[in-house]
This record gives sequence, structure tokens and C-alpha cells, in this order.
Amino acid sequence: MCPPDFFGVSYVINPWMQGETGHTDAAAARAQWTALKEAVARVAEVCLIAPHENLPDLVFTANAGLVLGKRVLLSRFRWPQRRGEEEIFRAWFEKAGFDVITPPPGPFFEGAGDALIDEARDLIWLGHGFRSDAAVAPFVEKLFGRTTAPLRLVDPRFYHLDTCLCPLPGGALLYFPAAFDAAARAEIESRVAPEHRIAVDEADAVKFCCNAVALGDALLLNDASPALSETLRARGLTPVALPLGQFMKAGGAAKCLTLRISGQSGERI
Ligand SMILES: NC(=O)NCCC[C@H](N)C(=O)O
Repeated sequence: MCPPDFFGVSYVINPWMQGETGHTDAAAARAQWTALKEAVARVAEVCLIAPHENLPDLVFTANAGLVLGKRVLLSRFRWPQRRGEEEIFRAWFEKAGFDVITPPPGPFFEGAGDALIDEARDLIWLGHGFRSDAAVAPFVEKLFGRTTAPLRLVDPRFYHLDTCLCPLPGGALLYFPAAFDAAARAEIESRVAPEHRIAVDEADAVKFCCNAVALGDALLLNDASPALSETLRARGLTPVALPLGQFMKAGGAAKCLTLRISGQSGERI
């Protein structure tokens, strides 16, 4: 995670940021981020990367790269406003002993914002259409030795895959179907049995319920309706609501603010 010392909205690269320039409250953001960090720290060790002035979105560490085992495929950001983050994340990973791989020339790739590991299906879902390019899929597949299933995103509010889809422990998949084109919905339906699909409605989706961090049985998220919370509980998961409204002004919530760097089955690589 990255402390929110320099977090704010100072440019607009997604619809959530529209009209929010200069409207974040630093103390409130710090309190929300700290509550999330403490919730993660109850289950896992939290490593920090130093914040940088003029890189307000560095707090969204999910976008650093895709980590599997001790390998990380670094991001290449679509928007110039975020490109300064790439070398900062590279330096952090190198110092931490990761094998850092640069994406092939050409396609954009926004890390674990768009590439989600589905342990139950032994595959990587890759969101594309707004930030990452589908052209990076064969490289991801070869590098990590896992089937990589591209999914086209069509709603600009759900510009990263982790804003509208979340593989859950136990094999269920939480997702907002309207964020995907028909082919992507068919792809999800062909790979995920109906009893494992949890389709959320728009009211839950805009609360970033899919932007959830699964840690053991706990599911850390900004908010979920009573009905969705009940559905999750029935599957043995405990939704933990952690308000992250300050970060939603920039288009991110719990999952975006974290990057899992160990504990995935990538250890077999
Ligand atoms: N969805 C994510 O994984 N990260 C949120 C990134 C927010 C940032 N303002 C962006 O638009 O890139």
C-alpha cells in the first residue's frame, strides 16, 4: 500500500474524477486509508511504498503491475499523468527482490487493475477497452503459464476490471454484467457455472462492491447492500464495509488501494 500523503484529484482520467478536482479532504482520506490498512494488517503483513509529490494516484498500488510468485509484469499506463509511477514501482519491486518484467513494446497494461488471477479456474481475466490492451494477453499467458481470458469493458465508469469483477475464495465470481460487452458476458458464462456467478446490480456496482479485497473469509469493500451482504454471508464470506468515499472521487476503492504480493499460487512458477 502507499500512504495518501499526496493523494488528491488534480486531473481527470476517468468519469469519477469529473468535477472532483481539488475536492478531496486529506484528513478524511488519511482516516479511510488507515482503517483499510488496519483491516488488512489483521490478516496479512502490509508493505509500504513511499508516496511521491505530483503522483496523486500512486496510492492505487493495484495498478503497479501483475504479481505472481516472485515475478511482476510492470504496468505501462495509458494516461501520461500516471506514467511517472512506472519507474517508482519498478524500483520498489527490484529492491524487494522481484523479477521485474517490462511489457512488450506497444500495448498498454495496467497491472492488477485489469489482470485478475482466478485461482479456482487457474486463469487470468484481463479487462480491456479503456486502459489495458487485449494485445498484451498472449504475453501474459506465456509469461505466467496461465490461460488469459480477455474481457471487453464497455461502461467508462468501470474502466478497470477490478471495478466490476472479483474472483472470490471458494470459486464464486462477483461481477456487474452491464460493464461487459456481450462476448465478454458469454465468456464469463462459459467459464463460470451459474451457481458460482454473483451478478450485482448497478446500485451495488457504483458503490464499488466488486472492488473488494478477499483475505481469508473477510471481504473488505467500500459498501454492499443488505441483500448482497446476505448472499456473501451465505457463501461463508464476511463483508467488511470500510467507507472509502474520498478515494472513489478518484475512481478507486479497497482493491485499487492494495496489491497482493504473496500468497497466490504463483509460488509454483
Ligand atoms: N481501479 C484501479 O485499480 N485503480 C484506480 C485508479 C484510479 C486512477 N485515478 C485512475 O484513473 O487510473
